Amino acid sequence: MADPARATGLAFPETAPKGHNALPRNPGMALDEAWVRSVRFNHSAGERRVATLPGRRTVKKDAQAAWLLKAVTCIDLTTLSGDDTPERVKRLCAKAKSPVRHDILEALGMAGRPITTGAVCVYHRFVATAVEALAGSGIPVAAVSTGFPAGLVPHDVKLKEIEASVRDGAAEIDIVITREHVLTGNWQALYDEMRDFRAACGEAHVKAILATGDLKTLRNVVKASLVCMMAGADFIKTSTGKEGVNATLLVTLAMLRAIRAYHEQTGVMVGYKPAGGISSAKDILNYQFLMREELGRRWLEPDLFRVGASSLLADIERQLEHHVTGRYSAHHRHPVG
Ligand SMILES: O=C[C@H](O)COP(=O)(O)O
Repeated sequence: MADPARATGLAFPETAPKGHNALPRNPGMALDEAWVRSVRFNHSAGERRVATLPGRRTVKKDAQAAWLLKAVTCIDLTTLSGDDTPERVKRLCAKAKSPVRHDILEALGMAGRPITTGAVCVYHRFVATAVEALAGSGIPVAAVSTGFPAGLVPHDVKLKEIEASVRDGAAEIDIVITREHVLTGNWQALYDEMRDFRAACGEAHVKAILATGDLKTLRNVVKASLVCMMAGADFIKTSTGKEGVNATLLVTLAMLRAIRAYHEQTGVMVGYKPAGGISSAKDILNYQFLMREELGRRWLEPDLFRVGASSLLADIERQLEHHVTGRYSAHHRHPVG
């Protein structure tokens, strides 16, 4: 089987992850309301752009296996359920450390490479459990915070929650914004809130969850993306996974255009995390292609691209198994968590 790296030009890690995102933080900038108010998003052109993507961009065989393996390294392996337990979180962490079976990696010429997921993502209650279970692996723990998923607890409680997760060892904090600020066009309030969240995170990298399914228009999505980046978000993330509509390719296009505009203006690279409902290998390939086309190859690395998903890994492993053995196995043979 061809070397996946050579087949695609994708880079794979030689050494274990470092336990934290080594990319320089986004320092943010002053709120530029004129810029925010001036943004537009052409909905129908955007729809046309993403509609043609699946047909235009397919990769086959070795190249597809390489792209899927790359996707594994970008997964924030997630459990965010009311019935989560320490045992479930420990199982998830074991899967994060060894996301693809050894025989599959061997057949792909990747045995011995430290292939892990990008992070494990849990509620605050399970941060310490995950940190302990992942000790020595270098895999960061991400905590969802600020009254996830609705974000309607008092502001000072949100800041305390972030601080508690950082104290327990979370290296990444996924905050939720107050949707009301976007729906009422109160950009100063959104900026101030995000600034406070970033400060409470200390050294932990902060991902801003916009809950795009709640924001009514794609123009609002672009505006909220810009304001969060101006306030220092290191990543912008689509969804909690709990809104009526979660990640889509169209909303991704809108957010990637905002990341591109912010990069052109400031030189700062902000990461992107689609989340919610991404469960098939075919889906994630489309997100990767859109990332590459809109932002370039550099944005395919786990320090700039994560996908928040609870069941995607099982399908990727199934597709990789099919690639190396020619057979599909049942989903239940690839349990996650
Ligand atoms: O941030 C991650 C999402 O909550 C995961 O959503 P999912 O369970 O639909 O994959």
